[in-house]
Amino acid sequence: MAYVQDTLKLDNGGSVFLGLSSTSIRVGDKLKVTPHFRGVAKEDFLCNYVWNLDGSWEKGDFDSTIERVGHTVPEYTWEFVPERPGRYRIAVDIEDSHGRFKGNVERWIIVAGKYGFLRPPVPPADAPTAVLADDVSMIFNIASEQFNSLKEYFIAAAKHELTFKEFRALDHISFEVKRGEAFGLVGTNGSGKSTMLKIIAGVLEPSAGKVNVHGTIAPLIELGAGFDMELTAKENIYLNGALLGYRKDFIDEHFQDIVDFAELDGFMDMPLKNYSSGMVARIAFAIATVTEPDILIVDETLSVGDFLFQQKCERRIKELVESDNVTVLLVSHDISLVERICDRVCWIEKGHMRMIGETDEVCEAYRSLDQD
Ligand SMILES: Nc1ncnc2c1ncn2[C@@H]1O[C@H](COP(=O)(O)OP(=O)(O)OP(=O)(O)O)[C@@H](O)[C@H]1O
Repeated sequence: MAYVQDTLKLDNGGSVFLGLSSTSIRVGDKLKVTPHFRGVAKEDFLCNYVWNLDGSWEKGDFDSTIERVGHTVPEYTWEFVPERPGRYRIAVDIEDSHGRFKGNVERWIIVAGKYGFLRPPVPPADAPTAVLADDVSMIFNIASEQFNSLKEYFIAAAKHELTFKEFRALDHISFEVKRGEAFGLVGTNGSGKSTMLKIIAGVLEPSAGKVNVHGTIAPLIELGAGFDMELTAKENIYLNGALLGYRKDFIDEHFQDIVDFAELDGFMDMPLKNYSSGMVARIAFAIATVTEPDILIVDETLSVGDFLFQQKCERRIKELVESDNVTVLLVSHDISLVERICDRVCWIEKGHMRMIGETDEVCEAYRSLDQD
């Protein structure tokens, strides 16, 4: 690994060199930091730091004075193993015995995710809009009484005895998602996330407000949506592909890619009703991402896949996000997945917009919900 050096000249004529084993590593990799000192006065102290660009200290013992250093200074090599992707400042400060800052040397490093992925910067404010949700509300009418059979229901309907109560699943939700952005929706069970995604996908019509969508959508919303369980997997690939707007010759051409990605060779002539939920998710994800849709919507569908397939899907989603062309809307209860993938996050709670902003900030607030 190439060593990158940086130098600080101290006013007493001494100098500090900061050597890093790399300026770009992945989460979990070790970064070796080697400060070299010359002519640092006896009473000087050395402090080393790792500072995350988002303003928080990374966990570790680095924010303390580690040793009094003498005139002939040995080398202090220490290691930093980042837990989160991001941009980090690796710094060494020199202070005198009164804690007065004498100078420092620092370097920036980029820490990519486990799969070599760094969340791309949030698109600029003037980037084109992919999805605009404007004051969206959704009201469901729920029957006030419970009916034990369809017959009872129709009798009540014929007698005009059906009464409904309104349930507001979404209450005046507004947000804008830029093209190329990875946007997450979080919230506790029943908060309205899937309802929001369904409105964006055009599956549901909002009761009030409107949603503008620019581009083609590949919605992975409900497991089995767009599939006919009686048909074979092969027939379903053609059916679902057609629903996503792919021509038959396009599917012919990409059929094997879909089967390979889903790793379901040998199961293509089996009716989908005999598939496990994870197998259905595999097929659905493989079809939706065989090309680059303008907007990929991923609800919890992936959670039924095994961990290997989840990792594979995550890699594919990241490739799409990195391409800068695909807008990803992700709903997940796996907050670390949201943190790894999304640029911005909207937290919806009981139908209300609780918070919207940068991923780390919103996820941290959401995580602290259990302390409320
Ligand atoms: N078709 C419907 N008719 C009546 N109520 C509905 C309907 N669809 C959703 N709801 C209600 O709207 C609320 C929001 O549901 P939604 O599925 O959007 O929540 P969610 O945040 O995705 O939840 P989860 O995290 O559990 O998947 C829930 O209380 C749900 O019961």
